[in-house]
Amino acid sequence: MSDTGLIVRIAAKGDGVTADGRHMPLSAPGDRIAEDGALIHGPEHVEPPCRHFPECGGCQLQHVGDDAYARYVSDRVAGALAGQGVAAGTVLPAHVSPPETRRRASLRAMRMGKHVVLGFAEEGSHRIVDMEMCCILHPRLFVLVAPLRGLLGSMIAERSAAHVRMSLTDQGVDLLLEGVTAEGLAAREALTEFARAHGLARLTLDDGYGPQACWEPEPVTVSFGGVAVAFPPYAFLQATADGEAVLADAVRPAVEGVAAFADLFCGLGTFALTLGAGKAVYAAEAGRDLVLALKASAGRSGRKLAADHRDLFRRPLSPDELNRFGAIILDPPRAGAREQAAQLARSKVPVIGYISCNPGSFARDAVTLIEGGYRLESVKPVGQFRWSTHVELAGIFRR
Ligand SMILES: C[S@@+](CC[C@H](N)C(=O)[O-])C[C@H]1O[C@@H](n2cnc3c(N)ncnc32)[C@H](O)[C@@H]1O
Repeated sequence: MSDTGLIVRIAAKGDGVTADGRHMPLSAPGDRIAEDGALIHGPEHVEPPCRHFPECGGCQLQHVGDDAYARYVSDRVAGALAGQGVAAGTVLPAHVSPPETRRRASLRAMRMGKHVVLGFAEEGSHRIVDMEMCCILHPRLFVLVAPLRGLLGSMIAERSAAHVRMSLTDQGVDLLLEGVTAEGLAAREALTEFARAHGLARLTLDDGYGPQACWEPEPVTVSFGGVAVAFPPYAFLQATADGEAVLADAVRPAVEGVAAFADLFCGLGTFALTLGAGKAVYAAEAGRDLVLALKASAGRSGRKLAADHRDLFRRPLSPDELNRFGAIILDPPRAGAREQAAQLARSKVPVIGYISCNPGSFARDAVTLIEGGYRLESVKPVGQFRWSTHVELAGIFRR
């Protein structure tokens, strides 16, 4: 057989691709497309660990072995940089989060007659795959799936969709139920009994008229660098604890020996607090509830931290503001930080630690920074969303 049908890599959206550019869904590097179109599995094609794969929308690449998946994570980063003509000094080995470590998830629920279907939504459709097992969710989240079906049976209208959003916090699981109606005393008692029986940290109900707390025996927090921050229901949290630690470690060299740094797009202060002990930190973020939570906890902890409610797309820090800091950390949303990168390119800041959830917008912003005189010293590819096509990274730029 010729090598023309050999799958040589995985494309960004998860299809295997041959050297001559043919795409094959659900194939792995080393597989072959036979002349009749059948797929012959190679040594890196593995048995998917979950019985719901590939119908469930949670994972796209469970049929790919661990080494091939780590290469995919690295290649996504290297490919995005090469596509923009960006050279990185060092591409560090990819980190991939282990199975069953995802500490934050948004599931869909729908009632079909007496049964509540609960799971991730199937890729590209509104069909929900009823989850009986899950290889990515933290067991403390997964253990709630079956009991939630029972609870929600009388609280969701027939065929109307609801969302179950779960986060693992310092106090346990924080549960936000959206599109769920609990009318009357019995329904309210069922909710609090559920929260008590399952040791929830908090249960919040949003029936379409805004979130109402139903259960929160003690204030719910997440901790960064030993500082507990009040956690708004389903606020942003890095997807896994190990992923968060790897991203922080990857940009740590940027703030070493620096007296003052800024953390832009800071969320609840993940990097500001993890990296900021003993330093003066300015943290900026557009989410008002996140900024207020960070401000209050930093004040109580005695950290030297100023938290600013600021839209960094419309009002990025100017070169004069940036030049007050020895380093800048930034972690923008998927769109990247086009406006802030343009200001950084005109600044004199010696070092930038850029964390990104989108290799494409990172590479675009890298071009701006390099044109402004920075060099990309290192990048660390991170697969926090194991078995998915969602790839993250952290890079260090110096001038
Ligand atoms: C990928 S999250 C990172 C949050 C934080 N660094 C962390 O690791 O937990 C991106 C953050 O950017 C914030 N954000 C989105 N658009 C923004 C804007 N225009 N200006 C400032 N912050 C924004 C979001 O609210 C979110 O907290």
